[in-house]
Order: sequence, then structure tokens, then C-alpha cells
Amino acid sequence: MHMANLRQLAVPAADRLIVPLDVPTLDAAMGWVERLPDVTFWKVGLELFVGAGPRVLTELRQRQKQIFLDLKLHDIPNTVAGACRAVDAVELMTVHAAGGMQMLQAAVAAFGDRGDRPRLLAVSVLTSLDARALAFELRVPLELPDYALQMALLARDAGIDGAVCSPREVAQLREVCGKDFLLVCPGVRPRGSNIGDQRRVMTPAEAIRAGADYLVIGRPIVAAPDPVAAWQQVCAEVDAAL
Ligand SMILES: O=C(O)c1cc(=O)[nH]c(=O)n1[C@@H]1O[C@H](COP(=O)(O)O)[C@@H](O)[C@H]1O
Repeated sequence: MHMANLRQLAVPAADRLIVPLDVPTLDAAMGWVERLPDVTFWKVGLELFVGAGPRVLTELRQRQKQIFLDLKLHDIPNTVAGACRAVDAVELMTVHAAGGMQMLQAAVAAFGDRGDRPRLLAVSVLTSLDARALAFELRVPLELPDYALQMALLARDAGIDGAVCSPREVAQLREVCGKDFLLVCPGVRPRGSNIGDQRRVMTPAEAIRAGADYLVIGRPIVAAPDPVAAWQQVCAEVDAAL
């Protein structure tokens, strides 16, 4: 199944939710996998990959889980291509759109025609940045939604499969980039939950209705007093929005 067609298919809510394993050890990660058995798609990010190494990918695969390897590669093209060539079978993987056209093309080319190649996602603008940071710290002269769109278009033109974006920009990206461009949204907060270091957030239902293929939701589930109940509540909210 081509994952970008999720919205047209009757894919259950649980298969559109990705939970990050933002923990430092393999034991802690596998503890979460056991505690939330209905989660089918897990994200391995920098903290866990640096702490536990690639073995965590093997352990997840043995449990028939889908994997989002979120290393947000951002380096010169040769270095990014080398890292991509070393990646074992995962479903999704990230690079930073701000690495530029040559870097993005090098990432795409590194996987070539490999049958097990992941869908590549380009991070457009981190959901922890707001318009003020973009303008006054990063000195980007575009409005934030326009910059996010330009980053997504750059990625699409380079042959990247989709983008990571805030739910606030997902409707615009969906409209301009088309239905087959995969859109994955972190920065998702059920009503009333703590936003923490996120800056551009919306609720799960709003993000799905705006056109997201997948939502990445971590702390609202894993830091909840009852994570299983929090997971079920997010699933119910997304199901109702589909
Ligand atoms: O690439 C990502 O997944 C990502 C991009 C982005 O712009 N913002 C963002 O929060 N993320 C990741 O999404 C997850 C969000 O986690 P919570 O804020 O706990 O829901 C974290 O693992 C982040 O690394």
C-alpha cells in the first residue's frame, strides 16, 4: 500500500498515530512497547538511537512494529548519503529540508531502487519554533507558513516523499503539494494538555481534518497519568475526525 493514500482508505486511527520512544535506553523503550501493545508505529529519535544503537530497530522489527527513524539528517550531501546507505529497513526517515536541494537529492539517490527503501520526509520548520524565532533568531525573511511551504516544495522537487510540518501549516501544504505527498504532523496536543516546548500546535482531530496522514504524539500519551487511557482517547478522537 502506498502510504500517501491513507486518507482515501479506511485506515483505522491507531495506524495513523506514531508514538515517539523518547527514552535513553533499550530497556525503557521496550517497556513502552509492552505497555502500549496497540501502538503499531513507533518513532526512534536521536535520544534512543544514540543511547541504544541500531539494535532497537531489530527489536522493533521482531515485534512486527513499523518504524519511523527520526534522525533529522542535516549535513553536506556526501555525509547524508553515507548515513542513508547505512540505514536498515524502516518505514519512514527524516532529513532537514534546510540542508538544500543537493543534500535532499543525495538522500533520495542513496536509497536508489532498494525495495526496502523508507519513505523520506523533510522537516519543514520545527514545531518548536514560532514566527518570532524564525524572524529574529534564524533571520528568515519569509512569513513562517510561506517558509514551511517553500521547504516542502523544495523537498518535493528533490524527489522526497513527504514533509514533517506543524498541523497549523498542513492544510496549505496539502493543497499545494497534492494528495500523494505524505504529511506527518508532530506538535499535536489534545485539548487541555501541556504544550511543553512545542509552539505551533493543534488538536489531533484538527490535524487530521486539516489533511495530516500521520500524527506524532508523545508526551500527551506517555506522560499522562494513565498512558493506555490517553492513547485510547486520542484514537477515539482521531476516529471521530476521519
Ligand atoms: O521530526 C519530528 O518527528 C519532529 C519534528 C518537529 O518539527 N517537531 C517535533 O516535535 N518532532 C518530534 O515529534 C515528537 C513530539 O513529541 P511530543 O512533543 O512529546 O508530542 C518528538 O519526538 C520530536 O522529536
